[in-house]
Amino acid sequence: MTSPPLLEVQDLTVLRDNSSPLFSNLSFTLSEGEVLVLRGVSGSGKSTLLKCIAELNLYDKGTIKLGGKQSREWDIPDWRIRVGYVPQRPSLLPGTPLEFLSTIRDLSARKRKLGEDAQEGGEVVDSLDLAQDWGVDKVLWKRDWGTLSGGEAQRIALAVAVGIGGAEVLLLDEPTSALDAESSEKVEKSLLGMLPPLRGSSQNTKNNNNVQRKGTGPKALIWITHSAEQADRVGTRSLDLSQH
Ligand SMILES: Nc1ncnc2c1ncn2[C@@H]1O[C@H](COP(=O)(O)OP(=O)(O)OP(=O)(O)O)[C@@H](O)[C@H]1O
Repeated sequence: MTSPPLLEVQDLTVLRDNSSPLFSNLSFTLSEGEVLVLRGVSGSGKSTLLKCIAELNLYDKGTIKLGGKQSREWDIPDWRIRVGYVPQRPSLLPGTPLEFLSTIRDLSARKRKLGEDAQEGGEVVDSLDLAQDWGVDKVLWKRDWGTLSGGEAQRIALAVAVGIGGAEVLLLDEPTSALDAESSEKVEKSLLGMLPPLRGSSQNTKNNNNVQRKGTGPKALIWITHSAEQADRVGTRSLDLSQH
């Protein structure tokens, strides 16, 4: 028997306030090692789709499964640990990144999942070290989110999402939109390097960006970007929501 896809979205439909569809009957699967790039004009529903997959947004029809099990059969905290959403504007969060990290570290759903991963030999990256590798000084973690620059807040939010561990799929909403080209490519390479090798790929340990994959982070990514160049660099596949 073949194993179910890592993530499966079936017939997903979201209606706008006026009942016309934002997107309808959207179906796709995501396998281990994949980076699905989401494209589409502003307002085509890219962020809404990510929030639906994270079960943060209601949808009108459809099902979402992780490892063959429907989202609604999971406890929501368990789902949200496995399917991590990194918002476009983390600076709207209250308090400091350090407080945010400590709240998330205490979640029982996270501890349960990390317990399972430890049995599978999982590895957790330190968020502060990771953000430092991306050029974010550790002192910034003690400042309120609202006082950080867009690029600082973005890198910290990403480092939290990766470092808390447990995410099988990370949903990235324009994760480098506030970064300069050099910082952006550094973050891209680091995120791609944490993925496992692409299943069924002839280049088993590299993706199309020639990044050595270590498999120490999430198993797959869905990545919104408005940049065609970034889509080329990071994507193994793309989906254009303007066409749905
Ligand atoms: N909470 C909400 N209530 C009502 N309408 C919403 C809500 N959130 C989003 N929308 C609307 O849904 C549509 C899709 O928004 P969404 O943010 O998903 O688009 P997007 O493709 O991510 O856009 P962008 O590229 O500009 O970030 C927009 O028309 C938006 O105004």
